[in-house]
Amino acid sequence: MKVDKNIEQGERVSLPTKYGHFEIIPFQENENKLEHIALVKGEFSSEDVVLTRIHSACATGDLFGSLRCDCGEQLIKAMELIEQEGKGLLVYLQQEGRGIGLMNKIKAYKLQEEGYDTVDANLHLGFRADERNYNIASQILDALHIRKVRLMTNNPDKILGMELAGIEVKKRIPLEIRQNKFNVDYLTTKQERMNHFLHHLKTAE
Ligand SMILES: Nc1nc2c(ncn2[C@@H]2O[C@H](COP(=O)(O)OP(=O)(O)OP(=O)(O)O)[C@@H](O)[C@H]2O)c(=O)[nH]1
Ligand SMILES: [Zn+2]
Repeated sequence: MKVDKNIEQGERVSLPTKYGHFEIIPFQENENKLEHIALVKGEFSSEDVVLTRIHSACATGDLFGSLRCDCGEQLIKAMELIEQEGKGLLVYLQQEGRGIGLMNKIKAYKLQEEGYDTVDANLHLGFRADERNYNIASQILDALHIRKVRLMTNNPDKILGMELAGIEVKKRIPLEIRQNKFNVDYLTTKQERMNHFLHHLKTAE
């Protein structure tokens, strides 16, 4: 089904998971053929303020349980919260490495092993700290008749990005994950340089 000139919507089928019972709907961008995923629970009307997670792909964290970042645990937590509420949406966007792709993210990791932080590594590679925008996310929400959300995120720029893309973010729902020794520097940089709301983060004195 063509839902927008830029994006095509696939079939909707049931997807029982370890974290709850959802439906999955694939979307594909027409121009670059990138595939994104909507995990849906319940039916929405345009007046609903839908519990929503916009999740950027992270192969290392989401697939392999990497402890270098908080992505994998955030993904599971978001699914659990949607299941608890009985209604909600998770959009899984092909925005690996904050939009720079896996090759470049791993280059950025290499630079981090040489002492750069996550922001400077991106800059050193010739990218902005964050190359994402949320236009495709907004088109997917449009297709699902969602205009207002309670957004599960710690990232102020994601809220701004969603609003710029035409979605009303009525509320932020924190999605903080316990730190570990491998991700504490990464989380600290997100807090200090990208202004993420990470109130439970304890940095070494
Ligand atoms: N460029 C780059 N991307 C990274 C790095 N670590 C994780 N990522 C990517 O960052 C994206 C997740 O962004 P984050 O900044 O961790 O979190 P966020 O999505 O902005 O914010 P939340 O909504 O709170 O999760 C995923 O696409 C990861 O692949 C890194 O060191 N460098
Ligand atoms: Zn990650």
